[in-house]
Amino acid sequence: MTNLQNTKISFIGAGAMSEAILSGLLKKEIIQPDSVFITNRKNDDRLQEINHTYDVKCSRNTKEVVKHGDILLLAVKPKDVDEAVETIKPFVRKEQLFISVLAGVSTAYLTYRLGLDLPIIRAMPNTSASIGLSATALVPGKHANDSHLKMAETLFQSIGTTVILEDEKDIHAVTGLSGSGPAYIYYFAEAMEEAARHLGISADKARSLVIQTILGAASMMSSTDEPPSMLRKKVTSEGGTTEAGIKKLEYFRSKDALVECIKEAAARSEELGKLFSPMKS
Ligand SMILES: NC(=O)C1=CN([C@@H]2O[C@H](COP(=O)(O)OP(=O)(O)OC[C@H]3O[C@@H](n4cnc5c(N)ncnc54)[C@H](OP(=O)(O)O)[C@@H]3O)[C@@H](O)[C@H]2O)C=CC1
Ligand SMILES: O=C(O)[C@@H]1CCC=N1
Repeated sequence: MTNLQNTKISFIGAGAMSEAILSGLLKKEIIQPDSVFITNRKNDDRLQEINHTYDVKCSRNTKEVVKHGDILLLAVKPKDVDEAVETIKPFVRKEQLFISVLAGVSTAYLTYRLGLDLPIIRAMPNTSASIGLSATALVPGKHANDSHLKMAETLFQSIGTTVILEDEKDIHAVTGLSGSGPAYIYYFAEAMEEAARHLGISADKARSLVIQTILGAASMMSSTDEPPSMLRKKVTSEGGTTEAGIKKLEYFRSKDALVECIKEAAARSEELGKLFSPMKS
């Protein structure tokens, strides 16, 4: 497998996603702090915080940052993509591998904006990258070959699992499912904690029980071939407590709500994609 030990990475954007990827890579010692450069738009405090926490190089000198990287990892909000690409464009070289984690923004759009046929990999990770547990989907752009894809795969496999998509359009679904996914689980955890509060359980006890319950259920799913419906059945005694609880979820059509939630997030990704179409520019 490709080794990233001598690979230099430049992060364009120093927000939640850059930090999740960066901290995951450093924790696993996949890269060394001095091989990382990171920049943002204007938040000096944030750059200082990143520098103090991870001991990586931080700079607002775009030329210096962009020239440094064998890999350029773009992690700005989709609305900021044009400005960010315009700023880095003069210093980007064809030999660099460009990885974008932006929701909605296609490789064709980035190629068009960069005005350069450089290899681009579009990735959709999630914030669990920070603890090595991201679920990341990857799709190569037109000018990326197998070795570029392997390099991106190595990077993201070091901070979780990866799937390769054949069709870039499928990344919208993945964004709704696993890119945004951690937020749904946190929402669910919030509800469990709120219920515990109503039922008089102390906050710290509730937190501990909720975490272990989610962790245990996820681990069960990964350690058996049984589908979630079967695992659920094993928890549900006839006439028992789970059945009573699930009946309430069904009364509120909770499964439909979750299905619609994921579809809506995927639709939003598609909608963002239309805003960033090479045809429209
Ligand atoms: N958060 C998540 O769970 C996930 C996010 N993503 C994608 O990752 C991308 C980043 O999201 P996230 O990290 O949450 O966003 P944040 O708002 O946390 O961070 C955005 C960063 O981009 C910087 N930035 C903005 N404009 C420029 C510019 N012109 N040049 C350089 N840096 C710039 C900001 O700097 P400053 O603060 O100085 O303005 C900030 O550091 C998004 O496109 C999102 O779709 C993908 C998967 C999961
Ligand atoms: O909410 C968002 O738009 C980003 C993309 C996936 C997760 N967060």
